[in-house]
Formats: sequence, structure tokens, C-alpha cells
Amino acid sequence: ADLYFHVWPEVRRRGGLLLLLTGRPLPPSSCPCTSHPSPVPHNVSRPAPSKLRELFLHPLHLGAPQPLPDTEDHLLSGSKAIRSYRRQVSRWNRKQKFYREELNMTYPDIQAAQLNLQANWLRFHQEISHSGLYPRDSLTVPKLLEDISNFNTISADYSPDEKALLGTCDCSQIVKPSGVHLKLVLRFQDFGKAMFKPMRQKREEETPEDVFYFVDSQRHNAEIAAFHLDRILDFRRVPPVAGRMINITQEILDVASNEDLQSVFFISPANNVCFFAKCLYMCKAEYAVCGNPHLLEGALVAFLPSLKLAPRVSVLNPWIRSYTFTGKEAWEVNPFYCNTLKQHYPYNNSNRLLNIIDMAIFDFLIGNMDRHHYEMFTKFEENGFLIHLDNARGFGKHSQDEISILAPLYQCCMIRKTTLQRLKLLALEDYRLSDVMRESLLQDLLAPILTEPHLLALDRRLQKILDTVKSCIEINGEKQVVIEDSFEEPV
Ligand SMILES: Nc1ncnc2c1ncn2[C@@H]1O[C@H](COP(=O)(O)OP(=O)(O)OP(=O)(O)O)[C@@H](O)[C@H]1O
Ligand SMILES: [Mn+2]
Repeated sequence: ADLYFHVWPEVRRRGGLLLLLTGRPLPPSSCPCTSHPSPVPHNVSRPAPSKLRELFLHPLHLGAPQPLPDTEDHLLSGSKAIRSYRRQVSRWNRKQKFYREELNMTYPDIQAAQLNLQANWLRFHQEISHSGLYPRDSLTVPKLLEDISNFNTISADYSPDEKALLGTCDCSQIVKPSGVHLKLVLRFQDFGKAMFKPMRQKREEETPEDVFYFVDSQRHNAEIAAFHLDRILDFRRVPPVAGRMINITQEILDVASNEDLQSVFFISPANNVCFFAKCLYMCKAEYAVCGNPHLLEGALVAFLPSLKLAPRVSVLNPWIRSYTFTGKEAWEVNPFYCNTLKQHYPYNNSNRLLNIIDMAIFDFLIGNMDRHHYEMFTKFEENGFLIHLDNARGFGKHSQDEISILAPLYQCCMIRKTTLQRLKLLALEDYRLSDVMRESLLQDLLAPILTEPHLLALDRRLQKILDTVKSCIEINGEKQVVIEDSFEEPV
């Protein structure tokens, strides 16, 4: 209700700058906020002041204008993309027709899919630019989140990498074969797509101490929280993610035409519908997820343009961890690792190194030790931003701050000036990170997304990042440590 009555009029008054905040301007009766504690519980009579709104109105966030639509700064050429999507729609319609004829299906009656040029997923693709996955003041992102939280699905299938494992797709298009986890690509009524990651762990469960990060389970709420954090940090390197309940029978099984996928569904002894992943290991029925009896929580990650339309490279993280029980990587044994790295391509480019340091800061905040690779759009070349896909192993332990995730920061002793400015802002009482995160996450249908201890851990970790920067400055001086980024727009 606060969003609807206080933020929305304000946004309109200020010229619609801040639609990011209006992710879900629901009418008061259906506001998801009522069942959760207000961010400022002591203040009952007056509406709680919105720290998130203030943050997005701060000059650091407003910054310089974003690139104009359909220019070279953008990932896609508008007309080429539309031609390609039109072809995809025709192909999809042909396939559906063929499939239904094969099965003599007359029910349910379905209409041929059409490409709507106003669809929010299409706009999202068209707005990806060298400055990030969406513009700072994107009008599209809140609408896209709304779509993926509510739209019906028209198909469900494995993601291309899992198909590669099963030998049923063109592997040259695959970034990295995987498939340990239960994730599916869902297509919606507007032809948009999202990656569905089902709930595997309850929000209250903490990862046990003896569990290695690489066998830790994937958390749907971590994907959602990571998107919100990335937006608050103004990185805009995580694709939009929304949580929702999925009816796994109607919205997955009934719209799946892939027989492999159909074959992994079963009914449990408790009469719940379940499914499991088909892959090389950990993919038996024991690791299935189940609805209750049909409904299951999950995160939906908006899909990026296909690799054909916008090729991406997957790059090994130079601070990768050893994926064995005893191994150690170079950065763990060599305190001068960064000096060596800096002398060689591509990290002799300071922008690229600063991007890695931003990523480390992000991963330290969410507690993600599983950043083995990152992806980049080839179109933006060396100076492009890093895409932070797959954040499902964040938010596992709130009581532990894994300082080694910050190695790129304390070994290189460098940070982008704008990143530091934003972090400092979020350490102030007026914009406190845990408060803006709590508020931002209330916009999600599955709120509350993070438990209080996880939210509070963010403030503690932020302080540790600032302390690390401070000691770097004490040793090396501000000029060496805080780097003005020539590729960022001045703020
Ligand atoms: N939003 C997206 N849009 C397009 N492709 C995506 C998206 N999310 C993930 N992918 C592709 O699918 C691959 C696997 O996704 P992700 O890492 O999130 O799942 P995972 O189950 O953790 O897999 P892995 O075991 O490979 O880490 C990614 O490397 C990426 O190429
Ligand atoms: Mn992964």
C-alpha cells in the first residue's frame, strides 16, 4: 500500500524517474506487505519513510542519461532481432502443430503464438546496453517482473545445456555443459522465457558447516535476493528475477512436449507431484522436488537473448576455487597473485580487473563461493560488463563471512570509485543496506525472501568491505586504491 499511495504519486510528480520502485503497484487489498513486519515497525500512524526510494533518488543513482534506444551502444540491432524472433515464433508454431497432430490432440484448443512488439521481454532485450542489462530508470523491468510472476506458461523444457548432456542439441551453442540441478526453461503466453529454479531448501535452513560450497544446494531465494542486491548496488549485471508459485502439473508437465522431461515426473507416496533431473550424477528420484500437491515455489530468471543473436563468452574466474577437497589454487598460495595477473591479458586492462573486484564484492555480500565462471557479451568486447548469472549458492550461511571471497579486493587493493561511493552510501543510516534490501524484497510475491539474520549479515559484510578498502588506502594511498573509471559515465 505504501508503494501504491506514496511512492507512485511521488514518482509521477518527479517525472516517472523511478519506476524501478513500482515493481508491483498492487491495489491495497492484494498488497503482499500486510502479512510482514513493516520496515519501521515503531511508526504505526505515519507511513514508513522509504529508504529505497531515497536511495534511487540519490544523485549517485540518477547519474548521467542512459544510451538512446537502438543505437550502437545496444546489444541487439532492433530489426535483426525482430526478424529472428519472428522466425522463432513461426518455428515454434510449426512444431506445436506437428506435435499435436502426432498425438491427435484437439484439446485444449490453442491459438498460434504471435510476436507482440510491445512485449516486455522483447523490450528488455532491446534495452540491454554496454552500461548494463537494463537502464537505471528502466520502465520495463518492473513490468517484466510482473509478467514472469503472473503469466501462464505455454511450454516447458530442459535448458540447452541439459539437452547437450542428453545429446539432443547443437553443442556449439552451449556455453558450458552442466545439468546437475533441476532447472527448466519456461515459455510464457507472450513468448517470453525464464529459467525456473525450484525451491530446494527452506529459507530458515542454514548450510551445515561440513558441506563444501560445490555440493551445497541451490537456493531459489538467493537468486531473487541477488537480483535485488545487484540493482541496489547499481551494477545491473544480474538478469531480472521474480519468485512465484508454479503448478508443476499444469504449468510444466501439461505443456512439456519433451518425452525425457515427461518421464521424470511421478507421484510420491504422499500424493504429491514430483520431478527430478536427468543428468550424470545426483539426478535420481531421491533428489526430486515435489509440489504440495502441485504447487511449488521457485525463482524465475528472465532469459537473455539467445547465444545466436547475442553471443557470449564464458570466462574462467581468475580467483576460481579448487573444486576438490584438498586442492589449492594459485591465488590462495601466492600473496602477489594480483601483480602477476595484472601484467597479462585481459587483466592488464584495469576496467576488466575492476569488474572482477566488483564481482568479488557482490559475492562476498551474498556469501557465494561458487563463481567459477563469468559471462560477457562478445559485442561489448574487452570493456563489457560481467554478467553475474547463477547466484543460487549465495545466502547459505548468515553467521559466517567468508573473507577469502574478497581476495581480489585485498590482493589488488583497487576499487572502482563509483562502487566505493555506493557502498559508503549504503553504510549510512539513511540508506542502510539491510533496510533497502528488506524493502526491495517485499516487492516479490514470495516475500519475505531473506530471513532477518541474512539481511543483517549484509550490513556486517559491507562494513568489512569498507574496512578492507580503508586499510588498502592506509598502505597504498587513495590515489592507487580508488580508481576513477574512464568507462563509466561521470556521476
Ligand atoms: N537468464 C538466462 N538467460 C540465458 N541463459 C541462461 C540464463 N541463466 C542461465 N543461463 C545459461 O544456463 C547455464 C546454467 O545456468 P546456471 O549456472 O544458472 O545453472 P546451474 O544449474 O547452476 O548450472 P551449472 O551447474 O552449470 O552452474 C549458464 O551458464 C547460462 O549459459
Ligand atoms: Mn551454477
